[in-house]
Amino acid sequence: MVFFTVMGYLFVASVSLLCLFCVDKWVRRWLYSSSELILGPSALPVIGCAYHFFGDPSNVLRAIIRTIDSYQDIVKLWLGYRLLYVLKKPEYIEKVITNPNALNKDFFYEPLVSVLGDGLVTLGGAKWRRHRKLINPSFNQKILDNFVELFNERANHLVKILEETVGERNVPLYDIIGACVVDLSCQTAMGVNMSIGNVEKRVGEVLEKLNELSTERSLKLWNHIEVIWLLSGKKAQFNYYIKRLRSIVNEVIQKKMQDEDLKELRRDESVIANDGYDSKRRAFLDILLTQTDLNEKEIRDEVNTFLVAATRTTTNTLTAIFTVLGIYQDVQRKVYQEIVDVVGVEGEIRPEHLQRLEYTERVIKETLRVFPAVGMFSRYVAEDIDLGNNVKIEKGASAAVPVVYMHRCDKFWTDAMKFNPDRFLPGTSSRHPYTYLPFSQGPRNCIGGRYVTMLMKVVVALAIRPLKVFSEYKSIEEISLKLGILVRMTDGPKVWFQRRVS
Ligand code: HEM
Repeated sequence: MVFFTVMGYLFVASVSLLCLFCVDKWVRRWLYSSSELILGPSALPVIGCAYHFFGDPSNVLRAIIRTIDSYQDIVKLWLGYRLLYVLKKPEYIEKVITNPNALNKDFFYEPLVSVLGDGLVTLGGAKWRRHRKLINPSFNQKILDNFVELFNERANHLVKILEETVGERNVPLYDIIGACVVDLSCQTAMGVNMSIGNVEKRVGEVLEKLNELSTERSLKLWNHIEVIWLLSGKKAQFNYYIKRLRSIVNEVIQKKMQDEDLKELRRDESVIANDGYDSKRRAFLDILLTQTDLNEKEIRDEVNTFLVAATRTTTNTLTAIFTVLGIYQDVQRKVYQEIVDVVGVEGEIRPEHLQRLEYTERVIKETLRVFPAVGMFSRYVAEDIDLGNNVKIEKGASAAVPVVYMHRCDKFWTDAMKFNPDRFLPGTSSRHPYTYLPFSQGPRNCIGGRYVTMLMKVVVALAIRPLKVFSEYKSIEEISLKLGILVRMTDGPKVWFQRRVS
């Protein structure tokens, strides 16, 4: 009896799926017919090409790169009923990500919305434009220069922790740097001192878990089925960590609301009415909380977004920088020499030093090339986009930029897997600017790009002056990467520190 009931349900489910499939084929027939002109891996009904990318996250990344590599400038992927074009030609990438009809994010960002809320990363349309315009001034150079003192203070704190690891192998750098970066982001972008209550550790743990669970959901197709996600217990875990993240965000906002400077700013109507830059507006959170036209949820979602967007990306990149310095001792020697030449053997790093740390900046750029924290991003195409050469992306499709592929492709970079900071010497390359996209490009580029480059320079300079870093890896080719919401090393960083003897 039970057998016949189950078979009955299965039959009804299969027929419903088939009907949905046929209706979709008819309703979006223009998408199906025009996409036939572009090549891509074979797609099965219902699941599309997803079966090419099953496995653990490091295999998935390898499979994606292999697949993309075997096609020409644009690759068609059917993911379930969704159509995604992967762009490999920098000219195509430029046309799409600067196009006003491709400014909104696509289905890949759905799991992210539950983590970030409706903040700058996930918002689209007029709302995104309004928030971006509002937040942009808080990342101007004058404000960033004011942060350098705090960068020094917190980086010195990090150096002390790293000094305590001397003698240990396999230092847990992701955790140590992660805590320092959360602390720094709260103090600078948010203008809140959160070092009490262990916030850094709590945020680190929560973000790690959310990243793991979001990756599980995005990459394993069966987890998209709500009932499977629920029964596996993962949905409950996901909701638990989201709740914890929300409570940390509330703590940050509460703490900020007690800030006397902020209370003064909120009382001062002239400052609120003034659109221009005011020196009292130190942090982006000051601006958000003095805006009368943002409601409580909008503010909470932006704080959430910044806490997530600013921290894991920076942690992964700084960890990668220390790892490459550990592998390439000659590069580390040059970084050390530059710091001593520009800043001296001791003393703080000031804003004017930062511009002169040119080699260190090239090392950061080259690290972001081989280890881009954001391995891929994508957009929803709201109107047809003509890419030239008879190639068109139809409205309703998505377009993805495979950053990690572009950055490691021999077609664009001589000896792509060789770590060579001098590729970024001015005037040495004629490559298309859209082959290098660690912070994306165009109107939806990373708002924190300049901020984080300054921060990373201070951290690297202050750590490399008293300490030498070493790595078990012999080359970057040995380091396997895994794909999640962000890209990170599968088992790295395998580094340790020694005190520098002058
Ligand atoms: C090394 C560190 C970082 C990297 C590699 C990075 C990379 C990126 C990339 C590639 C995007 C575009 C994502 C997309 O289109 O989906 C982005 C967007 C964004 N990033 Fe970053 N980011 C970093 C640090 C930061 C920091 C420190 C902040 C804040 C202080 C930040 C805030 C944002 C925001 C708000 C957006 C969305 C911008 C918009 O759509 O208007 N990021 N980032």
